[in-house]
Amino acid sequence: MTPSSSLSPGSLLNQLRQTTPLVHNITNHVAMTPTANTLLAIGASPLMAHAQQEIQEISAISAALSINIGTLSPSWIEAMQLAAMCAHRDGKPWVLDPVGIGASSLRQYACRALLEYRPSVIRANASEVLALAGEMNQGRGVDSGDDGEDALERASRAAVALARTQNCVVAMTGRVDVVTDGQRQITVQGGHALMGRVTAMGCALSSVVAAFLAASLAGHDDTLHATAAALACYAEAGETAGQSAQGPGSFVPRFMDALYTLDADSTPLASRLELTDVT
Ligand SMILES: Nc1ncnc2c1ncn2[C@@H]1O[C@H](COP(=O)(O)OP(=O)(O)OP(=O)(O)O)[C@@H](O)[C@H]1O
Ligand SMILES: Cc1ncsc1CCO
Ligand SMILES: [Mg+2]
Repeated sequence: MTPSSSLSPGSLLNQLRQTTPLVHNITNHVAMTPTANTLLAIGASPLMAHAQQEIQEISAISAALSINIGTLSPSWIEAMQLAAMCAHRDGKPWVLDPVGIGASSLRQYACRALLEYRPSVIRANASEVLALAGEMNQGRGVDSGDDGEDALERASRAAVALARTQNCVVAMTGRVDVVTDGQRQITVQGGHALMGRVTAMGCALSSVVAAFLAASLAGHDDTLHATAAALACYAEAGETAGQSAQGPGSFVPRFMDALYTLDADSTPLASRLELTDVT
């Protein structure tokens, strides 16, 4: 892909760092601190807030919203709906992370309610995409499962179908990431297997996607490319961290440093991306 365009991952990353978008997160108990740290490392500004009484005020000052259903409670579902309603009403980008949607009917109920407010992006692993697209995937928890070629092909088709039905971008992550708006598809190469051995990497990524969406609104708005840019940065930092990490423990600090030091101008992020039309 052409690295010089204003939609290239490098220029979107520069834009993010120049604008330090405030991202409102309603995320799970596991992911809160890693998500805030990841947003800070890449150059965005995190805010975690889930009390219904403050959602409208927080929404008014935020540039984007990230909602993650990882550790639900009924009062959180109400807060999530209110936040999604505000974002939808105010035309602000928001990302839905349907953690473990196949695992319980409460998660399915919450996602159905939230989809009414039209997320800009659904960021999920293959298992969650299959469940959301209506292809069964019960029995899996929050992890993604089979990542063989056949499974990837089937999940990619489900991602395209989901993007079309929900009229949004779907970012399906795993060994290979696939980003689609139902018409176009961008595959993202890179990352490292250790990313699957650290909890909340995907949760934090969903919020990084929200930050890129906010940054892209400051320039040329294209949800597909902004989402792919977020994933390219993650893939790059993951690969760098994985080169010297000995395991999940040493991977995390290396990953944070790699995000922080990622040079938007000299790193060939765009070469990780392949754009095709969906047939
Ligand atoms: N085997 C792998 N090889 C390369 N990158 C990977 C691999 N597994 C995961 N990743 C990367 O890790 C990041 C998180 O994706 P993943 O699909 O694991 O999210 P997730 O299952 O939602 O995680 P969680 O729910 O634990 O936060 C993505 O950037 C993805 O590309
Ligand atoms: C492990 C786990 N359980 C609920 S949310 C979460 C973080 C990864 O999605
Ligand atoms: Mg997840």
